[in-house]
Amino acid sequence: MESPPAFHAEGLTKKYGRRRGPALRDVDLTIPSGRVIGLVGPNGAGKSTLLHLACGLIEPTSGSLTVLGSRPAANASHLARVGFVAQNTPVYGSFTVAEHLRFGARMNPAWDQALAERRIGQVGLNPAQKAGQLSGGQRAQLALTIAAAKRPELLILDEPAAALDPLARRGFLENLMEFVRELGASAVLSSHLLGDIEQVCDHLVVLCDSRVQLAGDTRDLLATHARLVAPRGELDPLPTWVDVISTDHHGEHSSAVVHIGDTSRALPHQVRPVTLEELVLAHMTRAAARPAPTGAETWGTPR
Ligand SMILES: Nc1ncnc2c1ncn2[C@@H]1O[C@H](COP(=O)(O)OP(=O)(O)OP(=O)(O)O)[C@@H](O)[C@H]1O
Repeated sequence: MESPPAFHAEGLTKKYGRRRGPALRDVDLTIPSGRVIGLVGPNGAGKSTLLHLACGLIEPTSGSLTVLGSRPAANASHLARVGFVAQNTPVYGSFTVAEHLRFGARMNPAWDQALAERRIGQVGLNPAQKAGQLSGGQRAQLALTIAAAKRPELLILDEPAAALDPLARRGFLENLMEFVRELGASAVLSSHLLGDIEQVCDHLVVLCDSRVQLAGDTRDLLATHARLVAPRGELDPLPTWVDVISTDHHGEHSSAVVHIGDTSRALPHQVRPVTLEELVLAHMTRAAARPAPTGAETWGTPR
């Protein structure tokens, strides 16, 4: 039997107060299981809100959401299927590392003590050290270990590597990939670090201004976008099957990041592949230039 999507939202809306605009607005989004999903977008776009809804920490204002086929945090067994590492990687300051593991073991039926101890050893954490004395990076490692030792089917990580130095970040991401492989899990990772997303994610969601701007398989998205380069001011007119996402002008040249509706046809101008960073920045630029939203929309393909 085919496994349910890791995440499925229809018309998902979250408002934090009656006077504020929605933090998420009518989001339709399906993410298949078994993927590592990068969630990116500007500050305040709604990324943490989406992840908190997925963990069941907050309730939607309207619309529906299932995670691994069930309502988030519907019951204890569903809670055990999802591991969450919050943005500031909270730990109990007065608990030692070993006490965190004992607590994790008591709270989680599928707890894998061997995995937890092996990982604590690998990252050089002292089991007797109080968590309050750990550095930001060490706390992130402890939080990831606890989330993974639950042996979840879905790992949700909200900017987990933000506090890590570049070397520690690389190690953290490698560990994350190892966990995902070892557990056969899906993972959602929110980050402003596009290099990290590029390194580990095979699926991308760009959230801007409370809405999904772009979502899909990273390779497909890269294959259906391109950068066109032309002498300054000579990009227009482009065929109708080319959707211009953003343009810029440097010195003698104009260039445009475009979505290609028909990849079998030849493109005008000089064509270059886009990088993940160019793709994300182009869609964020387009969203920032767009007037404030008014109604319900559906997403899944570039718009
Ligand atoms: N608990 C809350 N109460 C009221 N408003 C909130 C709350 N949490 C988030 N918001 C608002 O919801 C919007 C989306 O916030 P959210 O934290 O989801 O964004 P984000 O994309 O994770 O941002 P960042 O990249 O800065 O972490 C923001 O306007 C924020 O002010």
